[in-house]
Amino acid sequence: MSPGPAGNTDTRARRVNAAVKWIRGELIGRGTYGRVYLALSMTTCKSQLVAVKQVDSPQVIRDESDQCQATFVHSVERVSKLLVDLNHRHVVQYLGFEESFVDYSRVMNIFMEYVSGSALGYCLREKGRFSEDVSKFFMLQIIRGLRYLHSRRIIYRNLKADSVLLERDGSCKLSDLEFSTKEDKIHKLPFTSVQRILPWMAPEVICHQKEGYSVKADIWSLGCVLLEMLTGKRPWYDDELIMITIKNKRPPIPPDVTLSDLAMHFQDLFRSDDTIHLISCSDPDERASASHLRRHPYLELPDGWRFQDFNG
Ligand SMILES: Nc1ncnc2c1ncn2[C@@H]1O[C@H](COP(=O)(O)OP(=O)(O)OP(=O)(O)O)[C@@H](O)[C@H]1O
Repeated sequence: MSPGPAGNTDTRARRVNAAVKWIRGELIGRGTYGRVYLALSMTTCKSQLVAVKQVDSPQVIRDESDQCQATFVHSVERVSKLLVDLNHRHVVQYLGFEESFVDYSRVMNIFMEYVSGSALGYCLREKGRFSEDVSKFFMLQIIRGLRYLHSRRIIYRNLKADSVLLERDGSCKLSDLEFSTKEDKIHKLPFTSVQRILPWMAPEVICHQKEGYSVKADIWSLGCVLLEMLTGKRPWYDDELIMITIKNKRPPIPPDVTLSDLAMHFQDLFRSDDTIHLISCSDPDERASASHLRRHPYLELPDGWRFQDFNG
């Protein structure tokens, strides 16, 4: 690995699976598949704070959880080259991948740019729903990150408020990209990950995995994230996960939340006449693209607006 500063444009300098000198620091987060640590990475000329996701890589498959873990590691290996080549200010910079042994167990280390704030999902749980302007501010950045991935024909497949990391100044980065795939190489997601992201998944991903799906699947999840920000609740807030799999329609708005006309228009949540198809249209071909949504008047912020806090 050759970390280099975030935003370094020489992507060829970052090598996958190269030997890395680094010191592990405090645990900063836990996900379904691994633990995330702050770390100091040292190259010959400088040291740099990075985040390292450590994922156990089982050598023997004893049960379903080992199976899922092994599938995840396999999927990371498959996309590692794709991820280190990404370079965008709204996408977490992947710096390298390396295997090591911790207490005789094989571990996959995923080196990333360190993002100093919290996950958007965490902020929602802590502060409650965001104001419309704050939601638009985050939405715009998420769309820019998505537009970059989609321009490279990469489907993110993991967009939810918990996967968006915030810097302290409010700038957002898409993270947890290990399930991404090229549009033409769709692989089935491991079962545990499907369960975890089911409420954000587009109907065509839930129902038609074999027939394939496109970057438009992320647009559906984008609509779900906007809904999360505006309502403070996960999509399908009232439903058991199993119920979601049989619904081929858009998630409901909680009765105690009123959205502005433009927000409803943007989400196309209440339309039944099928004249506008923006985010949550169940036909992916008719769903808007990230570039199209970027120009929607709903996302315009008042002149001089600046991010100060989550309700401002
Ligand atoms: N690059 C990073 N910089 C700073 N903190 C990070 C970084 N990546 C992850 N974290 C922290 O670690 C936590 C766990 O991240 P991880 O990507 O493993 O899982 P997740 O997205 O929260 O959950 P899941 O894997 O279940 O989808 C995040 O919520 C965040 O707090």
